[in-house]
Formats: sequence, structure tokens, C-alpha cells
Amino acid sequence: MKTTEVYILGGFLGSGKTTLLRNILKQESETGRKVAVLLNELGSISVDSGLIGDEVPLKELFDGCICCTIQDKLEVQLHELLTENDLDAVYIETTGAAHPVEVLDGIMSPLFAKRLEYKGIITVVDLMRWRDREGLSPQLRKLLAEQIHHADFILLNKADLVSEMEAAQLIYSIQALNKDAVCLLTEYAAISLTSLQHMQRKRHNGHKKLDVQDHLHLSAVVHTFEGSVKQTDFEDWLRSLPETVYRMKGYISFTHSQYPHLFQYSYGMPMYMNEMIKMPLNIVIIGERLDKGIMIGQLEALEVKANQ
Ligand SMILES: Nc1nc2c(ncn2[C@@H]2O[C@H](COP(=O)(O)OP(=O)(O)OP(=O)(O)O)[C@@H](O)[C@H]2O)c(=O)[nH]1
Repeated sequence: MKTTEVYILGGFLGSGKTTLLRNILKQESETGRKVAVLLNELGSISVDSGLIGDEVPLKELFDGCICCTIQDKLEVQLHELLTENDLDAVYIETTGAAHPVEVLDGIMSPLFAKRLEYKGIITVVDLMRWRDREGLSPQLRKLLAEQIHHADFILLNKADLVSEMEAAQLIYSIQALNKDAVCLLTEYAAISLTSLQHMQRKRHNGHKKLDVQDHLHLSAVVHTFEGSVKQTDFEDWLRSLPETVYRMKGYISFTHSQYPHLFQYSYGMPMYMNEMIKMPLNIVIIGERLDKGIMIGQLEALEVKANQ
């Protein structure tokens, strides 16, 4: 099955996300890959869509930001893009107000997550705004810090507007929030596509060999159950999870019921809803530094136990 690469472009309002997107799309069109863009604008008029070439399939999500009102819409739009087009990559430009965990949650549907190859989060930072961050409200400062913390690749953009000395101090303060992301100083978000495609977190903990998924700070693990599990065992497993598992969702079949349950988990709380039809038993787990092998092994063990 062909998978589609997914890149999330985040960063504060006006930091240079659209400039970056135009840059990337220009390079993608030169390589001949088939790509699509999902735009999420605050408000109901899109200014940015005019800036992107006609040949790129484009979906826009209006009225609200990904992190709150339209998560479901995002899922639908992405599904449509994937089914209508045979895509190599999808770029998702989020509003500056979006939290990375919510965006990842919004795109990793249990119904098609296996067709996606989540490549990571690219955060564009406006260096001048970051320099003057003390003037922002505490909430905005926190959001900026979260966008930096969860990024896999950070563009320290608008380098032309700060002095070299300032840039050095700003890089230092950004790396203090995220030691692993690749940081690049840019003007007009000028970076090469290849550097993004090879986006990998720097390994700072020595020689441990990690697979590609493990390089990502925030990641999504997708598992397909073959059959049912016991609800009590499953809930014991949930209680054993670290706090860095932020979200889970999917369909799960319990030994005591005929149809699967829609399962959602956030902030340590599970929620179930009865489904009236058979659904593919996929579950998506979103968190920081997830060990894919261990998680899948634990879920498989639950199934084995239920069959004993
Ligand atoms: N001086 C300078 N201006 C830049 C740079 N990068 C982008 N800009 C300008 O900054 C403005 C905002 O850039 P956009 O790419 O639209 O930013 P955005 O993050 O998409 O903005 P929103 O969609 O409003 O969140 C535009 O006028 C860009 O031309 C840069 O490196 N230096």
C-alpha cells in the first residue's frame, strides 16, 4: 500500500508559514511529486490560497482553528484528499493558534492512519517576535514555547531583521526549549526540500540505535488488533502508561460484546461509545517519545491473554 508523507507546518501568525509553503511547493513541482495542501485559516476568507499554484490540490478549512472546532472536518478533508488523489505528500499549514498535539490528533484517523507516513512538525519562528516575547500575554508565550518544544525542525526565520549577536542569543534560548530539533536560521523561509525530507531529530543521547519513528519527539503509533481483548486488561494497560501518552483513539473489540467500541483517551481518561457495525480494529496512540515496539508488543500480549 502506498503511503503519503504528512508534514505539519506550524508557527505563530505572520512567522512565515505561507512563505515556507510556497518555497516547498515550488521545489516539489520541480521534482514532479504529487502533493496537496491543507490550509487552516482563522476566519472565513482565505488570503493564502491565491498564492499557491493551480495545479496543487487544495482544501481549506474555514471557521475556526484545527485545535478546537474543526478537528473532524480536518479528518474528512484529509480523507477526501487521499482518496481522490494518488499523493506523495500532504502539507498541512496550521493557524498560528494551533497546538501541535491537537493537530496530530486531528489528522491521525483510525480509519486511514496506516496510509499516512507522519514525517513531523516544522515550526517557523519569527525571530523578532521571539526576541520581543516578553510583551506577549502569558498564554501566547506558552503556545509559542509549546510549538517550539514539539517541533522536529525549527526555522529561525526573519534572520534579516535581527543582528548576528541577537540571532545567536535567540538560537540559544530556542534550543533550551528543544535540544533535539534541527534548527536553521533562515530568511524568507529559504530551505531545501531535501533537508526537510531527511528531517530527523539530532541524537543527543549517545549511541542508542533508534528507528525513524523514535527520532520524532511527538509521534503516532498505529496498531491493528486481530481480535478482542478483555476490558479489564486493557484498562490495566491504560493505567500503566506514562503521562507522555497524550491521546488515543480507535476501535476496540472487547471479549464481552459483539460489536467494537469507539475508544477515545485523553488526559488519562478513557471514553467508550458503542458501535453498531463492524469497524476496522485500528488504534492510534499519540505521545512523546513513544516506543513503538514496546507498545505494540503490549497490545498483542493483551490479545493473546484474551484467547487463553
Ligand atoms: N523581512 C522578512 N520578512 C519575511 C520573512 N519571511 C516572511 N516574511 C514576510 O512576513 C510576512 C508574513 O509571512 P507569511 O509567510 O504570510 O506568514 P504566515 O506565518 O503564513 O502568516 P499567517 O498566515 O498570517 O499566520 C509576509 O509579508 C512575508 O513576506 C523574512 O525572513 N524576512
